[in-house]
Amino acid sequence: MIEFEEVSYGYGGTGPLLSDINLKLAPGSFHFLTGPSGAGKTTLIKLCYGALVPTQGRAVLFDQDVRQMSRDDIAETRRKVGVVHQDVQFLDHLTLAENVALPLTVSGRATEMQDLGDLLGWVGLTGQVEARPPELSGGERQRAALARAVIMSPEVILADEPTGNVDWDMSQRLLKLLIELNRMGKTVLIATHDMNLIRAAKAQVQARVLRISDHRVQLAGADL
Ligand SMILES: Nc1ncnc2c1ncn2[C@@H]1O[C@H](COP(=O)(O)OP(=O)(O)OP(=O)(O)O)[C@@H](O)[C@H]1O
Repeated sequence: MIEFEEVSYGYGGTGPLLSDINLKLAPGSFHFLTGPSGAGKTTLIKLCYGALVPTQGRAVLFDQDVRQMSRDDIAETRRKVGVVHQDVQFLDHLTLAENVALPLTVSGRATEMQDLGDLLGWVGLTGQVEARPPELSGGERQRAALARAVIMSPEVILADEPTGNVDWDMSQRLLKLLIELNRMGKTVLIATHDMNLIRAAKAQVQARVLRISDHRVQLAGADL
């Protein structure tokens, strides 16, 4: 589904940030991505949905080499991948429900109010449907971001520090939602620094841990 063969990436001017990465996110798998700040977790996530193209090697997204994809192919890939960005951005003049429905609106698809209501109920935001983003707490924003990432029914969910600004209880709640998505068959990758979150997840789901270290990705051992 997402496969890297000897992928390297560098932001011009400097040496490669990521080097000779081999990885495979198989359908229905659950991965954590960890590593020090600045190691390249966000960069790797961007390579996973075609926002960046490897400087060397092959990134194969849904059976297509990203380098051979047209603009339409990339757009199609992005519909299959829901991304929860580290820096969650909403449009402040829209309500929470309108923000969550935005991917549907911009792709010209009708918003089924029942489905939107169900989705907001699933993330526990039914009471905030009419709220504007500045009125939301950090945990509410993160849950809204997750709802927006899954509204197009993606096959893969890439979550970049989805529990970065929330307390332990809320991070457990977000983790539970991501595990539920995985149980529905979605492929999930979570970038996080939080080893406690990884430990908590490993008791609930068969997760593998990828660690970026010295520009490379290693499959971390069982001692995490
Ligand atoms: N657009 C860019 N242009 C140039 N350098 C960049 C760009 N984006 C990121 N970088 C650099 O690449 C390195 C890796 O950044 P990245 O955001 O991928 O790391 P990260 O592991 O996600 O970090 P964090 O855990 O702090 O979020 C950093 O040194 C960053 O400054």
